[in-house]
Amino acid sequence: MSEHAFSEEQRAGLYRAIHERRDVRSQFLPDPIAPDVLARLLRAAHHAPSVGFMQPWDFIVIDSLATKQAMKALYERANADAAGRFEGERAALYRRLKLEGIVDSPVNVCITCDRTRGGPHVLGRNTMLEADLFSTCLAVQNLWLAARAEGIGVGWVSIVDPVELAALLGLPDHVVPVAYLCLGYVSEFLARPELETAGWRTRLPLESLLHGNRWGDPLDNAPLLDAVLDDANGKPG
Ligand SMILES: Cc1cc2c(cc1C)N(C[C@H](O)[C@H](O)[C@H](O)COP(=O)(O)O)c1[nH]c(=O)[nH]c(=O)c1N2
Repeated sequence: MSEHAFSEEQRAGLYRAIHERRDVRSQFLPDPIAPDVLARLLRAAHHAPSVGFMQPWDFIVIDSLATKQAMKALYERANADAAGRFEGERAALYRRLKLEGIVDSPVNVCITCDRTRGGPHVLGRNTMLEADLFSTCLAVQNLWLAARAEGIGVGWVSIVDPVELAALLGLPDHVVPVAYLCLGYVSEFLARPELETAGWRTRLPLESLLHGNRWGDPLDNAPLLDAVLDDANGKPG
């Protein structure tokens, strides 16, 4: 064990946040989130890594019922369209899923990406132009994990037309809405993803996602991976 490792208890806390984080839509309580708690979540998000230290994110904090209702209307339109893309049993199951908690949650936060921040040449973004969007997603994940540790649920709503969302929030052209998040205390954190419980999709076995050296290489060509698999055996996910 490295001298730089966290204590066993601290590591357990970190892994607990990772494994017990949930996308929350159905369990929100109306209890408000105190400003100092929300500030901790936003600070966690702001400490995400970013390409060229670009920090391309902004955080739009929404607690106006009128704005939430307008977002919910955008969601409903996009969701009706999405539902029409499935057929038969799958379409019926899709329509039973609850896929947002926009109005039920006390606070919504839209995390955006300013694609011009830091000027036209961002260190590390010459070849992978989406690296600023990836960075913004890491801010989302930091917030999501910190929220779990605080006992706060987060639900990501991507079922919305981004152009309509940008107009609703008054975003300038160079600012992209990456994540529309619903935040609030919850009645419970479910043990498994709601989509899994509903029979939509199950977690893939980690073994099925591991490759040795090149895509499709047999794993016995990769002793390190063999050992990883031995360790993963019998553990969930
Ligand atoms: C980019 C992105 C976008 C969305 C999501 C996630 C991510 C990463 N998820 C949540 C998603 O369904 C959920 O993460 C998975 O089902 C796994 O469940 P847990 O997050 O582990 O509870 C999500 N959920 C939902 O109900 N409505 C939505 O619009 C979206 N959109």
